[in-house]
Amino acid sequence: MTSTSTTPRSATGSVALRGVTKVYGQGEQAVLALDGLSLDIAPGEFVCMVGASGCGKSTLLNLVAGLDRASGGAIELGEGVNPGLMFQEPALFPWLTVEGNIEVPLKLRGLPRDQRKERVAELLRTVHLSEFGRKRPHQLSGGMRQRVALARTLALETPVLLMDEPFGALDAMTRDILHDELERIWTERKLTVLFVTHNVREAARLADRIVLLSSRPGRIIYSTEVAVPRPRRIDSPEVSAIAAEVTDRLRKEVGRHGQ
Ligand SMILES: Nc1ncnc2c1ncn2[C@@H]1O[C@H](COP(=O)(O)OP(=O)(O)OP(=O)(O)O)[C@@H](O)[C@H]1O
Repeated sequence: MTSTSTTPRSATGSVALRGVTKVYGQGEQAVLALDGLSLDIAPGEFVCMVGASGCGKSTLLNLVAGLDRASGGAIELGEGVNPGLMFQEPALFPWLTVEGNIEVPLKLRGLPRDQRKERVAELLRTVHLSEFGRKRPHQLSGGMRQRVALARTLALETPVLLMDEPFGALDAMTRDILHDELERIWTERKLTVLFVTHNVREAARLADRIVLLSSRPGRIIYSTEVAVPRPRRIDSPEVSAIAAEVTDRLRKEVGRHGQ
């Protein structure tokens, strides 16, 4: 088995996966989670990844984020790029204010105090939370907490955003609003986004391209460009038609594995 490299050779903002394999455990206990997965994401592209439960979506994001090492293949990011990662749970520090939470990555990056204050104020404006900087996470709604998590990720100044079901725990209305916000921020900042979701409609609402992973071991079995003009509505006939097509493929894949 070859060892993996995260090679800084690609253009800033691009993500290239070359035959990425992940095996958990050893011997009879070994679980092949990803099997030679290849995917090229262009700078500024929004890719949504869908697949049955346990197909390896989170595993893949963890590998791209550098939180775990692949068992084989290569992951190529632009020089010096450390992707930002967002989860379903906002994972905020409960003892810090909203401002304090957003400031953490700026402190870690060694920004002086006055610059940090300016950046925090700008990020609060970006996620429309300027009035809430002094609040603590428990004083906010679920949607607001995810906005804080997004601002904290943006504070990393990274061109690549990895999102693991970030809106999965929110009600439909809040999710809808956050789709608009994320789309605006993605456009303004020219980000590259790899977004994992179980929600096929959400994928069709947001993505330039949807990729479908097979049931374990994860491999890309289907990919479709979403040529619906933006801004989109999640309940529009065009978005619904794409969602229906992807759901159909997903059903066949899940059915094939008797899940
Ligand atoms: N640390 C681990 N040790 C052993 N097996 C693991 C480990 N982490 C994940 N797996 C297995 O690898 C496979 C892929 O898991 P992963 O969490 O990446 O899937 P997923 O597609 O994100 O699932 P879900 O959609 O349910 O969140 C699963 O079969 C899981 O049980």
